[in-house]
Amino acid sequence: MSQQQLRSHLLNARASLSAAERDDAARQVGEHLRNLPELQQSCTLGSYFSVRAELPTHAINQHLMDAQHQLALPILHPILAGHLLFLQLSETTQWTHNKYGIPEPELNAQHIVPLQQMQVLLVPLVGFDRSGNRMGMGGGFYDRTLSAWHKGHIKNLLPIGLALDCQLVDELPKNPWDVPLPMVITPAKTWDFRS
Ligand SMILES: Nc1nc2c(c(=O)[nH]1)N(C=O)[C@@H](CNc1ccc(C(=O)N[C@@H](CCC(=O)O)C(=O)O)cc1)CN2
Ligand SMILES: Nc1ncnc2c1ncn2[C@@H]1O[C@H](COP(=O)(O)OP(=O)(O)OP(=O)(O)O)[C@@H](O)[C@H]1O
Repeated sequence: MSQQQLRSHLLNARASLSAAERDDAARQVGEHLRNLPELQQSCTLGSYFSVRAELPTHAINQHLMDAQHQLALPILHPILAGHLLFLQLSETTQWTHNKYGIPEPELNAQHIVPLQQMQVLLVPLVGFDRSGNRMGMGGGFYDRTLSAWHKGHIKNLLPIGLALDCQLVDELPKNPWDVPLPMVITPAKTWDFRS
């Protein structure tokens, strides 16, 4: 199966769940997340605004903010194509849509949160395998975002993929630019690939 075929196979698997099943999955993922040692004190997290058949992040994000964590969401970089910026959320956040139809905070330079200031980055994915390899939407956004972390330049950051259990495959094809995730949380379990 080509990478593109595998991606559409996984997208179909994800889309076959009902909205209720997805919400239930998000509740379980949220619970695993809240039990993480890294989240026992207030910290700064990068998250994302889920769309379409992704594991819903709305309730998870709300819970994290209610627990006094600082939350930043990605926007497509206005100058550096293929890169993301993360913007801190507040009560006064103004919203817009990016070219993929994904809601994002309006650009405000004062709200930019560099990865160096985050303890946790929640990462969307289309598929992951038993070694933590990740397949995304195909834009390379998170591979670019995580490349400095991968090189060891951002020591205090823990990237965590969020997924449905049907997004697990035995083995993903690996590209040279792919950044494997140290952790993925699904309803069934917290996959820790660090040890
Ligand atoms: N919720 C969420 N936000 C995210 C991501 C994500 O995977 N999920 N991204 C993760 O990287 C980035 C956006 N990446 C994306 C890449 C491709 C498509 C997409 O729908 N592509 C269409 C082609 C659309 C077009 O070219 O205009 C497709 O593949 O059919 C969507 C998002 C940043 N924000
Ligand atoms: N660090 C990087 N520097 C330059 N180009 C990159 C980098 N990472 C990925 N790319 C480019 O991005 C493209 C898409 O990569 P890939 O299909 O692995 O994306 P993905 O991980 O599935 O998507 P996303 O991270 O956006 O969810 C590739 O053509 C690759 O050349």
